[in-house]
Amino acid sequence: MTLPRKELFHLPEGVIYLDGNSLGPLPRSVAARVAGTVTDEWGDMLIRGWNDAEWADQPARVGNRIAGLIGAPEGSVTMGDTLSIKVYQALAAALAMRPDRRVVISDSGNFPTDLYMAEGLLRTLGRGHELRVVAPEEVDGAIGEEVAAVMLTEVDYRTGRRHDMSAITAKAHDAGAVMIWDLAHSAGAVPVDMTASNAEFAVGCTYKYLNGGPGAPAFIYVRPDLADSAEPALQGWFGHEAPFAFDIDYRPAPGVERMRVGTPPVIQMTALEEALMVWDGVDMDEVRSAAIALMERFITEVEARCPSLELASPRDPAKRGSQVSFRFSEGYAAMQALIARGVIGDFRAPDIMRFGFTPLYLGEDDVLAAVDVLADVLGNELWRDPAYQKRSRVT
Ligand SMILES: Cc1ncc(COP(=O)(O)O)c(C=O)c1O
Ligand SMILES: Nc1c(O)cccc1C(=O)C[C@H](N)C(=O)O
Repeated sequence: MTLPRKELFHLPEGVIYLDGNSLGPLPRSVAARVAGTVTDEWGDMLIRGWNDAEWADQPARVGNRIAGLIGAPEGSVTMGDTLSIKVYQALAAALAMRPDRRVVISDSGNFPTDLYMAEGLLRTLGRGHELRVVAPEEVDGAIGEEVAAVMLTEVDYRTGRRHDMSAITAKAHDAGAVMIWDLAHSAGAVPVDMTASNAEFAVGCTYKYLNGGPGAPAFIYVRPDLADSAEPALQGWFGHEAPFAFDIDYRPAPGVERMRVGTPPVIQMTALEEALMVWDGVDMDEVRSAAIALMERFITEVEARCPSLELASPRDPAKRGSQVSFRFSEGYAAMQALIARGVIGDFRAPDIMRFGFTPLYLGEDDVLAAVDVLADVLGNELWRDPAYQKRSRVT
């Protein structure tokens, strides 16, 4: 039994943290490791840190750790930039693989930035591409012979609904399309097997279930048989075969490293590298079954004690990621009332109260204590306090 690992995390006294699906908490060892990088490496090594502290190899090294968590082989994942950029790169490379096709399929459950990036890319290409955004349940029927790429987020950020990765990838491939998965809400949350899925590309962020901290670098996976031919649209020097040859001609690096763009964020990457230590020896299947047990308990208790909430997530845990969402018309104020009492979840417009379940640091006691507070907030209509109506800039 490897779970839970609560002692590895800094969790403020009196807080029950149910928002690790948006920003993971701080693993305790990160602060000292980052401080060491700042003073011993940046401070003392100065420019020599690129070689002596191996900063230049960090994206590949950290990529290998992520690969282990998403069922991908060594050397198939690299790190850097934000997820929005990685979405752009994956889609651009996918479209270059299908030059005669013009349609991209995505769904309305996708996170908006993925759709925005796709729209911008298609406009820039100026070759008449069309982004077709269908309802999540209509994706299967929308994949036809005209489709160049299918680009989906496996787990819906609002409802937690989970696509069938293997089935949709197989459908895309039957139609001759390239498959791109956004694993933002999957990596570290559910078992993922990139190799078995056979998808060409995957991307994801590391500040949610992987606890890399706000602004942590994103990852990109390219299927190994394609990594030497995928065409990077953002031809940055760190994706060059020989960045320090300073050639004026661009030659992509071999393998997935060509998907790097510019200078890696060393301090943030170090925070992530250290944060990934909490996964040492952890079995994702064990994490998954513990998360399901917590979610099932939460749903049962909430439905029994909070009749004004309506389950927005799939009831079948197999069709859900690691979060549970409930609809409530006053969900924003109710969430503020919860947060004021130390139970931190979040709210997504128009009426979704989201709760993330991460068994590395959450147990059944936390779930039951959180439901006590939720029942109090709803049963006694504590959310009516005007202080809870004021909207923050970031929710
Ligand atoms: C599916 C998905 N894609 C992209 C993003 C954000 O991308 P970025 O890291 O570029 O802000 C998020 C969450 O922030 C997300 O949930
Ligand atoms: N990336 C975020 C940010 O910079 C600020 C606030 C929230 C986020 C998030 O990650 C939101 C998240 N993707 C979501 O599922 O809503």
